[in-house]
Amino acid sequence: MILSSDSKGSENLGIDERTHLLGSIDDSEYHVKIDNLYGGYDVLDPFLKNIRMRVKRGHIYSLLGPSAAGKTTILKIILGLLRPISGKIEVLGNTPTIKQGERIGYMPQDLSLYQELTIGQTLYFYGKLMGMCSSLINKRIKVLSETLDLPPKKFLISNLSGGQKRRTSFAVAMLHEPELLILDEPTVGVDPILREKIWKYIRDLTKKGVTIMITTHYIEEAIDGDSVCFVRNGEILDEGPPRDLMEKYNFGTLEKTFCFLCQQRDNRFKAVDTESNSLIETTQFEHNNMTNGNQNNCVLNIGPDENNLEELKKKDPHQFNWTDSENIENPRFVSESEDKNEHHNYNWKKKRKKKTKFEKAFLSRFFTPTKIFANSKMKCEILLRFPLVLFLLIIIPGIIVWIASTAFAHDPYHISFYIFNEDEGVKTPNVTLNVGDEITAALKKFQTGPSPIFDLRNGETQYNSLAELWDAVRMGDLIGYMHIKKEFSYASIERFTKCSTNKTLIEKSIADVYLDMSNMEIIVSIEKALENSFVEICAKLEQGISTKEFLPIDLKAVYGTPVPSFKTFVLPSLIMVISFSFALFLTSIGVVREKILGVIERIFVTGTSTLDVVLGIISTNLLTLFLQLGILFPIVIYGFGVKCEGNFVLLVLDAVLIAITGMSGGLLIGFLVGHEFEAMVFSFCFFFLNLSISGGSWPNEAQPAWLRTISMSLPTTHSSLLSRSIMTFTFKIDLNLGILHAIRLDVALVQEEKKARIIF
Ligand SMILES: Nc1ncnc2c1ncn2[C@@H]1O[C@H](COP(=O)(O)OP(=O)(O)OP(=O)(O)O)[C@@H](O)[C@H]1O
Repeated sequence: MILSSDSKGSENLGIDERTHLLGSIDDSEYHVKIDNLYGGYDVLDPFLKNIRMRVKRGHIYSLLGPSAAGKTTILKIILGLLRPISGKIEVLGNTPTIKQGERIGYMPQDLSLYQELTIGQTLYFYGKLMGMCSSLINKRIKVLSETLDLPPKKFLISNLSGGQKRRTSFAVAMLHEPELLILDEPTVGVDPILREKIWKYIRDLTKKGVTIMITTHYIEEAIDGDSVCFVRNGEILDEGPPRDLMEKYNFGTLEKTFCFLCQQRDNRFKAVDTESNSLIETTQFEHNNMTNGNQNNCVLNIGPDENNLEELKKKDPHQFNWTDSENIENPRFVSESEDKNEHHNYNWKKKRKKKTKFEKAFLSRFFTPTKIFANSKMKCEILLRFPLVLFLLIIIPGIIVWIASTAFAHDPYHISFYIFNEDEGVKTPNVTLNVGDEITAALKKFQTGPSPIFDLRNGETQYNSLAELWDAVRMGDLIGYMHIKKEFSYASIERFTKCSTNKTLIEKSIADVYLDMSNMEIIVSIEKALENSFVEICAKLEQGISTKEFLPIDLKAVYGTPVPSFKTFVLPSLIMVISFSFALFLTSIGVVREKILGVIERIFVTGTSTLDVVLGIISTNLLTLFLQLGILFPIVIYGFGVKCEGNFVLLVLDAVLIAITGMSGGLLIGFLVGHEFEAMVFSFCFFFLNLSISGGSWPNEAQPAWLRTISMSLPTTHSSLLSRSIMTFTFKIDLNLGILHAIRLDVALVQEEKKARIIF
């Protein structure tokens, strides 16, 4: 049964009887008062024109009108979701803002429910947003489940029937026993039995002093309301008790009354078109009732023509300055309703939870911890609904980094290379030497990775001429080959021991290397290997040739290791790009989804601030991030030996900050786009942009100036540089002493050595 026990029979009560039950309701006591209101989505062309409305406390006020009449727009202004362009409005004694959300219940036209939550989780979430304590929420869930005949609370919203979903949405609006209940077409698409149940329930609520504003397409159901307001094309045609209106225009049904008012309105427009475009504020019209022959003189209050809005503003500027901050803070209507609520048998002031010290404090004006926690908990519950997705979400960054670490772990090896050695060597009583063979042997075993860099094909395939080798490189069988000439040993010894400058001799001491230069990274590795092998041979030969003479450069590491690895360059950056991109992707998709479901507006109506929602998103995403980092860092540091030489806490902080930046980007994308697909495309674009130009895969120094400017404006570029510095710097910074410590060291070094500087 829908009706609660004390509500039986209340649906049969008339307005006066209900008013009596409520106690002393003064006629001047209105929960909603609107005068001369202009509003809509276009500031220059307001859709709502000259709206005047009086909604009495404890009454049912029905807004009637065809589709796109402006009913929802009026409700949004009352809820504080939309600012009026001009005019006066007072809701529950105050200028409407979403901060009044705890006193207002709102059931949007769309269901606006998270499909992945259960009924219980949904009601608990909204209860927390409305400042209720857990025990009270549970009590109310029990009462509402019985009253509204809801399925068990563990049922998922997505598994409910259309009617059950609508009743759940209704329960959310009713959960905190609001003073003003705003229902936007609660009966649309609902079967007649459920429609009757909803009306019975709301009639019962008015007995407790709850004011109901309801919009509907079904004109005849509004006959049960206390007041009805006909809306069309953003204007109010007339308002009043339904039976009074029918009597006033002498029609037997509300439908006929509404049609008549619409006809009169259209006729007035025609008259304006043909006669003049002058301002018409009040139109007197005569209605000759054809059915009974009565003649009634009716006054239809019609607002100013929208074209004359500017003219009106000039005439009466005070009427249009509602957007001034002064007026927003001090509404023109003096609130009486607060005190008068005391007379009700439904005392909302006592029901309101007392504010904690924190809530009274300055910061609480911006955010409320319980609301942040509720938002975060709700998001975690949704994530837990998809365990596989959650699992993948946590381990995928780890897998990407693991694959990347494996791929970048070593320099290239097993490069197909051939040594065409024609060196005849030198044979003297003192020395027997073939430098060509020495080079071949050195290159064969030279390695910086798990295997020798060169896969020397000399043993497998025999190439008999330089022409054959040239063709082999062109056909892709070899990456390259080296030609060591006949007198290489002799020429080399002559050149280096006797410092000969003979041109022919120098030419003979040079080994020509032919390479497929299309693969730049491999070429760099080959060059490095050849260079190192030659240095090694020279040191070994003990022919009086020192390493320095052969290669007069000696590289020493200030930061990093003497043999640099690509993984130390790419992995820190990859971690930051992943942290940024995942946060961006998850946040943007989440926000767009909430927008599409319509839950964002519903959340705001509960008085939840934007900061509460944003901090809820950030805290949930940070939780996911920490789980991701918990897998990712051990893989990089322990699995692949990329040591963090600097302060690890700073490294984590860097990842957290870049993730928060990603979330901010995600919020921006989420608010700008209207579809999940768009959010996905934007997120992917950002991911690839960051991956390619943030200096992670190739140094920023290689970019042209214009691209470097773009790159330097990307947050991931700075984060990548910082993470690489932290991981390779031997300089350790104590987080507690922080920058002070760094400055002190810097000053000390500059003073003592006059040249060393540590720039952090
Ligand atoms: N977000 C929006 N941005 C711009 N215009 C809008 C927006 N929402 C509604 N409108 C326009 O405002 C006008 C009034 O719409 P509103 O939703 O108030 O009508 P309604 O009477 O509630 O209709 P329905 O009964 O079909 O829900 C329509 O012309 C609509 O196109």
